Amino acid sequence: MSSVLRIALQKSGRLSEDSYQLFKECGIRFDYGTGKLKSVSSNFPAEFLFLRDDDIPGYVEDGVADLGIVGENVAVETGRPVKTVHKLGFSKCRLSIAIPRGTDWTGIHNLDGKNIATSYPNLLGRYLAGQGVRAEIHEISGSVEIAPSIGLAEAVCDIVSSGSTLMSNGLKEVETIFRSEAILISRPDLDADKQVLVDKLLFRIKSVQAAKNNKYIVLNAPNHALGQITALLPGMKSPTVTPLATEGWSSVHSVLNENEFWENIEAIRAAGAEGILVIPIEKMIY
Ligand SMILES: Nc1ncnc2c1ncn2[C@@H]1O[C@H](COP(=O)(O)OP(=O)(O)OP(=O)(O)O)[C@@H](O)[C@H]1O
Ligand SMILES: O=P(O)(O)OC[C@H]1O[C@H](OP(=O)(O)OP(=O)(O)O)[C@H](O)[C@@H]1O
Ligand SMILES: [Mg+2]
Repeated sequence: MSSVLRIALQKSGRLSEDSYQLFKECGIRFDYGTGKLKSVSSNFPAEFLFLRDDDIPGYVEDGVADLGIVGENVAVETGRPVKTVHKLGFSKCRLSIAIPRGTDWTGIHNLDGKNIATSYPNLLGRYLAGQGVRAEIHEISGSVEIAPSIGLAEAVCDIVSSGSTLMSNGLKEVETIFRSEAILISRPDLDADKQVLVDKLLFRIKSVQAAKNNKYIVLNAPNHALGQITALLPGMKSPTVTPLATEGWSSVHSVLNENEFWENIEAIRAAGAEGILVIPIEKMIY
């Protein structure tokens, strides 16, 4: 029987939409939603399982699923011996300690002898031990930010992104203990056939990510400035330069990394480039 990859995704939550979108951009089609808990792809040898995110590392470790997408925070908290295959760049957040806004804070030792509510007892426990802080960890599975206002704990340790949940619960962030993003995990003992499929999937994911991180750029350049402008636009191998119908001018096509974009674009304009077009790239294959 030919191999089929079993991939565990969060059914509904902060990871779900971006996970589904990633597979869509990789050209892998499957149905989801409307209470579906399992779905077979119509055009890739993969079967998808829709689960609670906390259960995904365990399913991957046990071999029920070959791959899964979870937050690094959950992968580390559960401590399951799964392999991180690739960082996915979405669901970025941090795990932070927060205390009521009016409370003084001079440092982590303010937590000595205090109660801290969290859904991440292992990550927090390790962090406090590393800092030599002795505090009581009170594990709760959700709505952690409510704990101080109902007298359950003096501090919390929970996921923060925009900070608005902390703000609306009268809390202030005082210490970040972990930074997280979505990751693709796999069982460590994949057989050779499945590894081929994982490599195929990974190739597609990297092409999608590279395309997102780069822009296609087209501009007109005076020939006397070509050397300076092309040096700022190395592209995937080198830029394409073709003459314009107007004497003394050329068209330059290249690819530019998103991170260098604004800095380079100013230098390119200063060198005399005109009519600059910046175009999104759908896929980028090295
Ligand atoms: N506000 C946020 N912004 C960005 N990423 C987040 C945010 N909150 C959580 N995450 C990331 O997304 C993951 C899933 O978060 P979510 O809140 O959906 O989990 P959950 O409520 O435990 O879901 P489930 O019902 O599947 O157990 C977290 O483990 C974290 O990595
Ligand atoms: O800093 P913010 O942008 O406010 O995000 C942080 C909040 O987001 C997550 O909860 P979510 O909204 O996913 O609800 P849940 O905990 O009930 O899953 C997390 O547990 C925090 O409570
Ligand atoms: Mg969960």
